[in-house]
Amino acid sequence: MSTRKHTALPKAQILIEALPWLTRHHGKTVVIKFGGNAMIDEELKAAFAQDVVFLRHAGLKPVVVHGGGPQISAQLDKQGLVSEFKSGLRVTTPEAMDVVRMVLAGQVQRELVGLLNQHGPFAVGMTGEDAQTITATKHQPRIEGELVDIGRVGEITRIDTGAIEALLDNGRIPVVSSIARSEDDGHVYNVNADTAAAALAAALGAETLMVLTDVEGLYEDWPHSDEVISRLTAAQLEKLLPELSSGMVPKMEGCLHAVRNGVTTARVIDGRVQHSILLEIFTDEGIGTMVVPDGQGDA
Ligand SMILES: Nc1ncnc2c1ncn2[C@@H]1O[C@H](COP(=O)(O)OP(=O)(O)O)[C@@H](O)[C@H]1O
Ligand SMILES: CC(=O)N[C@@H](CCC(=O)OP(=O)(O)O)C(=O)O
Repeated sequence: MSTRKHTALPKAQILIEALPWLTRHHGKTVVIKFGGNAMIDEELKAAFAQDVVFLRHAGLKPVVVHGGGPQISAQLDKQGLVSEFKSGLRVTTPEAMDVVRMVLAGQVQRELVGLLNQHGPFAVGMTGEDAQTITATKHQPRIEGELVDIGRVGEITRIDTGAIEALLDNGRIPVVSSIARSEDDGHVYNVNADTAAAALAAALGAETLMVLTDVEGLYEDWPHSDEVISRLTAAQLEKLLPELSSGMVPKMEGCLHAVRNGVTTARVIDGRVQHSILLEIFTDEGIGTMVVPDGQGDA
């Protein structure tokens, strides 16, 4: 004879807690930016892939945009090429651009596609060059009033969502590298992955933009305190932007762009926490920083 204790109840409660969230997010597009700094170890990457496939099975439409900043820096270093950032963007010479493209499209994207496809025939890798998904022009930032040449860094001018939408309609998970082609000069440009993810989320009319990074969220008084801002409106974020420093600038500018262009919420969450995507989407207690459009109450 065998007996069974009622240990299943807490597990069932977790599933029941997810029910309203499953209903709410069903059929919705979620753009997930997986930062290079959050890809710390194999276990985390495998958990990331499980979460994304879980979303797909739960009826959401996940789109992955990946980074790879540290991986690019390591490869440039190996090849004896200098790597410098200005205004949070990599100064990208034509030789460095070849490395950026090889690392993002040939290594990081391939690895993520492989991990996702361990669960079924879901992931299809592409770069912004494919089907003119991301078109860019040369970006020339103004630093202390002067226009500065930072090489092959792209500013997005147009997004064509056709290829991504076709993949989503086909039940696939697009995995996008942040590389764009310019229609002005035909060159290939390096686009910050946060910026690319935000632009895609807005163009796709995504419900959520989720940015996975290597901190708990946006710290209020970084680096002096680790108090995370849990929720802020677009207007509150806009006020805060000039005070932010490099890593967070493209992320928070991206979140602002997204919620000002139809995305319901943009979140910055800790990619070092296993299954942070599921915790954020399907449980009552969200983690990290959530940015909401104006008119949704003060934080
Ligand atoms: N206010 C802030 N709150 C949190 N992190 C910040 C803040 N300002 C700057 N940072 C830095 O931004 C980094 C995240 O950006 P980045 O290094 O570009 O990551 P990713 O590879 O995920 O895009 C953090 O590790 C932290 O060092
Ligand atoms: C123009 C620019 O800076 N592009 C980035 C693209 C990769 C990226 O954004 O990766 P993370 O999200 O991991 O930082 C770079 O070359 O590092």
